[in-house]
Amino acid sequence: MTYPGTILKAFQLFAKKELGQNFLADPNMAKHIVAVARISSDDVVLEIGPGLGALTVHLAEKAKKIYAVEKDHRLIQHLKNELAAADVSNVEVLNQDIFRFNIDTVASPENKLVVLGNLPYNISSQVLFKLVENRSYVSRAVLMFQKELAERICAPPGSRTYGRLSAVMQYCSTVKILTGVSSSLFFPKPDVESTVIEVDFFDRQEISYDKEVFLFKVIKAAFSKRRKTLKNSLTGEELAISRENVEKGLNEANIDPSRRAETLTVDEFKMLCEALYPLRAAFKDNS
Ligand SMILES: C[S@@+](CC[C@H](N)C(=O)[O-])C[C@H]1O[C@@H](n2cnc3c(N)ncnc32)[C@H](O)[C@@H]1O
Repeated sequence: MTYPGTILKAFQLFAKKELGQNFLADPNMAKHIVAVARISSDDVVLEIGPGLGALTVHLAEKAKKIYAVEKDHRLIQHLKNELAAADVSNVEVLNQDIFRFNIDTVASPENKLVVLGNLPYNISSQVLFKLVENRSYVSRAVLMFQKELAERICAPPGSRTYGRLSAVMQYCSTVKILTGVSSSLFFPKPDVESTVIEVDFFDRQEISYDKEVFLFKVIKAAFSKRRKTLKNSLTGEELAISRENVEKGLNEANIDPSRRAETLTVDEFKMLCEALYPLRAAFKDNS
């Protein structure tokens, strides 16, 4: 692997901040991340943002096939050169924005992908929501995030950092922290520390698609005013449910209306969703 700073300098490229371009510059850490990701020779991997190939070359040694989706066209030829130099032939480089990429073109519910990526910090949550939506095509994901975000995703109910993303992710997957990555291992060096987590999606889809959309709205509304009690945070425009019905739903779900969102387990959110679903006046999808 060529040191990222060397490639950037030689071709008079600059790292784009808006694309979160902090390249991993330590081959040992790249190997370690691929090792803790437990990639096997049966795995087809979707790598989001391969950049200059720091992870890709090591992934290629383990995986059956890799689709490497990179938005920045300036990097594509350099990435291909790095892969050729490492004698890699099982990587398909796709110059695309991950948000315009249709996962179902490279996977099916019978042939699910493993997703891996050192993600730009500014699109981390959006990528997670895209994966949740597409989880019938994704068995698990190994993703590098800003340390604080990774901790939030894995936080248990009742903790200070438990929030919307924790509840949504823990509803549909098992999440766990795999390893920390020091900011000194990147070029350019970011201001924050990083953490790699694993998201292991459940096979089962417990509730219907419509109810799941509603569940995510309930979670969003509950956390949008996290200091308020549930009877207050759930009443309003977002869910189109009257205060009277919110209280009725909370009672039916056996949840004290004066509790706050951060104390609710995922199972309690599910029970609340079941109780509120028939009580919504006019359910519109305006998420
Ligand atoms: C933090 S860098 C990681 C690069 C490389 N994986 C590494 O570890 O060195 C993030 C990469 O994601 C790419 N990227 C940013 N936004 C993207 C998007 N919407 N779709 C695909 N790639 C994107 C950036 O150009 C950059 O190469």
